[in-house]
Amino acid sequence: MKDELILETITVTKNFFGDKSSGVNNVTVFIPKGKITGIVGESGSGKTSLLKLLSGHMKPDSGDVFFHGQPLPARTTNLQPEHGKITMVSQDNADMDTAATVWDNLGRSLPAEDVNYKIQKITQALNLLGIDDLRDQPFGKLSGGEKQRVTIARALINRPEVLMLDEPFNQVDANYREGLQHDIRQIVKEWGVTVVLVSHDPAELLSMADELIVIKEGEIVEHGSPEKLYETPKLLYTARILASCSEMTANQAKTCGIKSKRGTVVIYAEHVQIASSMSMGSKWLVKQVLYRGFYEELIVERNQVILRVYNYNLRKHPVGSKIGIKITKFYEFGRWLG
Ligand SMILES: Nc1ncnc2c1ncn2[C@@H]1O[C@H](COP(=O)(O)OP(=O)(O)OP(=O)(O)O)[C@@H](O)[C@H]1O
Repeated sequence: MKDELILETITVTKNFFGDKSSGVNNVTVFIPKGKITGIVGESGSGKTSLLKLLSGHMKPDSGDVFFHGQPLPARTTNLQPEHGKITMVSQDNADMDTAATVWDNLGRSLPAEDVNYKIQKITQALNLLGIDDLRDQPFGKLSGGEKQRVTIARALINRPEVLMLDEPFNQVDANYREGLQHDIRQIVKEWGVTVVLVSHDPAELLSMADELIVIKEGEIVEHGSPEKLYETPKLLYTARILASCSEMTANQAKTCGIKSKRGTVVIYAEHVQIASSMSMGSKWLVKQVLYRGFYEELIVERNQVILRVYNYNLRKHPVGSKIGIKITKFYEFGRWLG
């Protein structure tokens, strides 16, 4: 069954300097209702611009944005009813009053007249994000993670249909981040709210998103499920963004025992196995050991070819030692595709 669409852009262009060097170009995207769509791309590729176009915060130079199949007016004119159905959370929390309490900040987007309704809505939002204990704290005194919870609670207080999240977990430490990600997934499931998520963190996008849109220099270059894009990326650009990988020319790949006729060979770190005996595989020099907690990421070298390898036998392969490796899978990309 086809997904019902809630938002779409049809050949939308927004250029900041009158040429294609910035902004977004000719972008057509479809946002399915009740799902999490992630937007991924390198810095400056146009992710935030696309989010602003989708939410009506920016007016396109050309092309159309549709919400439930109807043209979405830009917010540069008067606010329209549909604007309340699309809320956006940016990383800076700029529109929060730092001196006011969490309770008062949450109450701002609610009508003042109906006190009981207001109390009910604020209480509901506090419970939803698990921040009831913060209700009397001044917003400015909260930690980065707590601030993000309050900002998201406020964005959800009027039950929007679409929640746009621009790098929402940037300031949040790893433990807190997982809890917040889990809560957002729960809200999506229970409320059927649609989320559009911009993030730099591939792990976050892979675990949270139902669909991913890959943007490069203002153009959509690939889209699909996280599994599809991670496991069978069409573009070198996508593999680079989503995976911890090593990149080499076809000629260099011979050092890894790979025969390739294409321009570039890419090997994900998890597709390199450390051979149990030195007689197996080649002899690679361990140049760096990056400690990652329960595993290490080894940077190994042979004939000036660099490979990233995951090692779960901690401290077994120190810098300067040699290991044998076996490559279980690799990707080939033509030069013109990257
Ligand atoms: N208001 C603006 N005026 C001029 N140029 C802008 C404006 N907003 C964005 N740009 C430019 O448009 C391009 C895309 O910016 P955008 O913020 O959308 O990228 P991004 O992918 O979100 O980047 P990042 O990951 O670094 O946040 C960049 O070159 C940026 O400098």
